[in-house]
This record gives sequence, C-alpha cells and structure tokens, in this order.
Amino acid sequence: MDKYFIIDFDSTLTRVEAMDLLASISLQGSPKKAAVEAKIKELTDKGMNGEMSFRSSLKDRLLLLEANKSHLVPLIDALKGQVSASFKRNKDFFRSYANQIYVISNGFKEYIEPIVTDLGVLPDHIFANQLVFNEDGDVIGFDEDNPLSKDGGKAEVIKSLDLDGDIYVIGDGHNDYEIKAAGLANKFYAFTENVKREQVVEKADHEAPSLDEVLFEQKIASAFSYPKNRIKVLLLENVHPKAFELLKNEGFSVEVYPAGLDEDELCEKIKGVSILGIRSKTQVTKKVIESADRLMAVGAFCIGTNQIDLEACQEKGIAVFNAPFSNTRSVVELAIGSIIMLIRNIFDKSVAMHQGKWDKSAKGSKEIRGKKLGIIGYGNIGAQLSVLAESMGLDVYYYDLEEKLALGNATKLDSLDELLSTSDIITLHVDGRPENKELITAEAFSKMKDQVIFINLSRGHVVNIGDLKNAIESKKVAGCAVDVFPKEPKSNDEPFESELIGLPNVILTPHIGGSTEEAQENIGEFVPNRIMEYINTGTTTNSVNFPNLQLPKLQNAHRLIHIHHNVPGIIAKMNQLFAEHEINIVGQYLKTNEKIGYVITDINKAYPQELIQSLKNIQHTIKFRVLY
Ligand SMILES: NC(=O)c1ccc[n+]([C@@H]2O[C@H](COP(=O)([O-])OP(=O)(O)OC[C@H]3O[C@@H](n4cnc5c(N)ncnc54)[C@H](O)[C@@H]3O)[C@@H](O)[C@H]2O)c1
Ligand SMILES: O=C(O)[C@H](O)COP(=O)(O)O
Repeated sequence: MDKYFIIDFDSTLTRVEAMDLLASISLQGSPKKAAVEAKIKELTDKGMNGEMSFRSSLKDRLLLLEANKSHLVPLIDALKGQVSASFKRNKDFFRSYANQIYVISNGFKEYIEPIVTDLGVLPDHIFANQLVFNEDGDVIGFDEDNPLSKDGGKAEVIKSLDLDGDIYVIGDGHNDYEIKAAGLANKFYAFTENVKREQVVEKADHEAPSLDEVLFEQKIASAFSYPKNRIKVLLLENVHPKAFELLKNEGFSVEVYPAGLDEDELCEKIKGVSILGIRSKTQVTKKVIESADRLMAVGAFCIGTNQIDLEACQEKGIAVFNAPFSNTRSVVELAIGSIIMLIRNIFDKSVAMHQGKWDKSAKGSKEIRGKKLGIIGYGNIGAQLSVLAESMGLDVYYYDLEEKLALGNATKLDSLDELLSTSDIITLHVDGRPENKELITAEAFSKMKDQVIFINLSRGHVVNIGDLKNAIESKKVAGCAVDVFPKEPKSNDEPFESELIGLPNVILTPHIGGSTEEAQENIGEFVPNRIMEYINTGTTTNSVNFPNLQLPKLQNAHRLIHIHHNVPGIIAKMNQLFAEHEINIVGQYLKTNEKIGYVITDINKAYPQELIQSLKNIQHTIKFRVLY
C-alpha cells in the first residue's frame, strides 16, 4: 500500500507564517505597522487554533495587509531563508517520495510554489489559494471558488485527489487536524518544530518535533537519519545561550539547567541523555558515567577537563570535547589586572576610601616594570601571559613540566624551586591533573622571596589554602589573588566560605577568570560545533580523550563508526566481515590511542542488517553506530 504525505506550508514547511512576513513587507514604514501586525498574528492564531472560522480569519487578514504584487518578490526571497531546518535536512525524502508528497495549504500559491518546488515537490502536487489583484497590482481578495478558502477545504481537496493508499498529514494547525477528523487520514502528526499549539497537539496522533521524527516513525528513516529530536542534550551550569540555540537548531531536544549538579543528582538526570554540557563545577565521575545509558559525548564548556573522568568516558566510548583556547585571553587579562592591583594594594585602599578613609602613601606600592614574573605552567594561558607581561616591562621566567618554547625574552627555568626563589610575582597556570593537588604548600611558600605577590587562577586544589593563609599572615605573601577554590558553591545561591576571607591585600573572585561575554560566547559556539561534527560525521578533532580524526564529508555511502578496546586484530576482523558480505569499502580511517581504537569505514549504500549485528558482536567492541 502506498503512503501519501500531506504537508502544510506555513509554520510547518517554513518556520514562519507567510502572511505575517508579507505584512511586515507591505506595511514597512507605515505608522500602523506594529498594530496591524499584532492583529494579523492574533487572527492567524485564532484561525489555527480553531477559535474562529478559517475563512473569516483569512479574509480579515487580507484586508489588513494592503499588499501589492510587487511585495511578492521580497516575500519569496525571505521565505527561501525560512524553510524549516528538518525539511532542509531531508531533501532526499522529497526526491525519493516526490509522487507521494502533496503540499496543501490555506496560504497562497503565488509564494508557496517557488519555495516548495525548490525542495522537489511536483508543481501539480501543490494546492493553495490564489490571490486576486486589481489593475495596479493591489491585492483585493482571493479566489472564493477555491475550496481551500473555505472551512474544511483541505479535506475537500484530499477527497477530490482520491488517493489510493495510507494518508499521513503533517501540520501545525487545527485545519490540518480536520483532515483526520473528516476520516480522510490514517494519522495526523502535529508538527511542533516551529510552533507548538497545545490544542492541536492534544488532538494529534503523534507529536513531531521535526520531520525526522515522522520519517523515523514511518520506518522510512533507515534511508535517512535518526531523528535528532530523540537525541537529548542536557546543558548545566549556565552555559551560554548560543549553545542552546545551535543545538536546538540542529534539531536536538535541549534541556538547560542554570547550576551544577552533585553526583547523585547527575546520576539521576543523566538517564536518557546523549550529550552532556558542563563547565568546571560538575564532577562527571565514574559513577555518573556508569549511570549514563545513552551518553555519546560530553562537552566541557571551558578549558579544564579535570572534573571529568576521561578514562571512564573512554571505556564507555564517550567522546569528550572542550574549548581549549576560547577563554585564554580573558584569564590572561585578569592575571595582568590582578598583578597591578596587588602590587599597589589598590583593593584595600579602595575599601578604605569607601569607608571615608584617605590614606595617601607610597609605602609598599611598586611599579611592575622590571619585576620578575614567574609563571608556573607555560601552556596556552602561561605563554600568552608571558608575551603581554613582557610588553609591559616585566622580566618573565617560567617553569613547565614539558619542554616549551620560550616566547620573546622569557627565561625557562629547570625546576619549580628555582622559579619560586627567583620571582617577585608568582602566577599559577598549571592544569588540574590529580598530581597537581597541593603543588603549593608551606614548603613551597618557604622557598619564595619575602613579600612575594601570589596568584592562582588555575584550579583550587593546586594550593593548600591553610598554608596560603599562614603565608599571608606572616607577611611572606604581600598580596594574593585567588579565583579558584578547593570547594566552590554550586550556584550563585549558595554561600561562599574560605579561610582567606578578610585577609589584607587579598583579591577573591568567584571563578570568573574565563567569565567574559566574549569568552562565553566563543565557547558557546566552539563546543557545540565540535559535538555536532562528531555526531554528524564522526570527526573527533579536539576531543580530549578520543584519537583525533578529521574525516571527509560522507558522500553516497554509509559510515560505520566502530569504537573498540585497543587490542590487535580488530580491523582485520571487521574487514573479513565486509569481504564475507561482498561489501565495497569506499574509505577507511583508523586511529588509536593507548586505550581505544577508532575505526571509520565508509561503505556502499546497500548492506545487510546481519552485517551490523556481526560488527557489534566483534569482541572488544565498545560502541558502534551508523551514519547515513
Ligand atoms: N580561572 C578560570 O576561570 C580559568 C579559566 C581557564 C582555565 N583555567 C585553568 O587554567 C589551566 C591552564 O589552562 P591552559 O589553557 O594554559 O592549559 P594548558 O594545558 O595549555 O597548559 C597547562 C600547562 O601546565 C603545565 N603543567 C601541568 N602541571 C605542571 C606542573 N606541576 N608544573 C609545571 N607545569 C605544569 C602543562 O605541561 C601545560 O603546559 C586550565 O587547565 C584550567 O584548569 C582557569
Ligand atoms: O577551565 C576553565 O576554562 C575555567 O576554569 C573556567 O571554568 P568555568 O566555565 O566554569 O567558569
């Protein structure tokens, strides 16, 4: 039995109501514009929700429009950019099912036809109203004999088509539901990608947050992709809205949560989640990973990834991505600012001024010019700080565990002790690996110069806070800036507690080294793009725990993604299976790290289902997925 798909235009095939758009074009510059647009929107909603007869809604809206034929050109241009994302994604569906797809709309053919024929809809499968113009090209009405200008018009058109097969209706409005109500459709899908009308969803057989969902539900999706709306994304810790926007536009179901979650809360919340987005606060522990039943990727919307059990993720084939340099500059600027504020004792002076105390004195205040700056950890942040600090006249020294190129005139030191005893100002930019726990203790402070300035913008557990307090009280440390703490509140609603509160010339900041609007927006864009690349193509560039593979675009092939423990012979076993099934390999890419192997095989379109099961059954397989 053939399947026929009846698709609505406004707010379904396109993201907008074309009449609203036409109003904003035809009324451009008119003082009535805002009021008329609001009225048109109200009439559209009433017509769509079934609160007023469709015909009256259409008539009233047209009268308000003051439209002219000349407005259609910009309208069509604008509508071309407004085709719904899931329709754009599934052009193959329109090509393969052209004879079974109809667009039936109560809108107007003049602008619908150019949009939907571009997608591949056949011209004689488009049914819509037609505008009537006067000699000057002004819209003066519509063809009143067209059944689609009447209530129940869609049902009448479908009846006249006399389709021999099952009929599936996809639309956002009450008028689409009416087709099912008239007994003419097997199923009505309430399409909610652009607008969700509760009254319509209630009556629908199935809610379709995207076209992918319909194709999947209809089991014709094996030729197309898994519905993205079934992929759940959980974004914690107030990740920038840009991330929500990008992931939502990709079609994922995205939930955002403003704070961090503790282990037990996350173990609960992670169920069903495929993509998790966190920042520095949320601990993604082994227990969390064990509770995750669908997790494919974790995005750290920050630089540090010490809060994530990368090995546990690897073991379960979960790729982790971060933003390795999106907030680097912000941290460097805060370090520079802190150095100047501390060496001049500005914060205490400012607090005193706010209390009405005038204390003009040069005592203990110095210039940064010529001072020795010691950077511990000469990575992205340390190295950038080195360049900026040198340009301001500081004499830069650094120590790193790894061999690092000295930038400018910076001097590399061979031991931490040498750095501690050389520097007037010491700043920490190491990563948060467990070995760095309490890297700086009383012993390290004792090796520093008297009256040293000390800064920690890296990770809280790197410094023993009690020892730092003693060093400040004993005047070993003349001033310090701390942005990161061994224990940080989960959200802005929790209080902050620390032994450092109230000490002189101590700048305390709430882990905001990377919290600038620029950095957060950059991160909000960078991380989702890496994750989407991974989900859509298998590319793992920038993953912090997966072998990095940059893959070519998939063309006319299926991509089989196989993640396995790095033991000998897996690829041979895979290729043996391909040979047994006479499968032509179009491309094959392999990369391993110590623990896992990542093999991508692009094969010709046709393959038997048993092949997939056999590939999954290969011993040491961790995860397997197919991209279409
Ligand atoms: N305060 C904030 O808001 C904020 C913002 C961004 C990053 N950070 C922290 O800063 C860290 C550094 O960032 P990055 O982008 O420069 O990272 P990075 O990985 O580029 O650099 C870290 C460097 O530290 C070195 N290192 C590690 N342990 C060391 C040790 N014990 N002694 C000497 N060198 C050591 C590494 O070899 C590496 O070169 C991040 O891991 C993160 O924890 C904090
Ligand atoms: O690792 C980082 O980038 C910083 O610690 C910033 O983390 P945040 O995004 O939680 O502020």
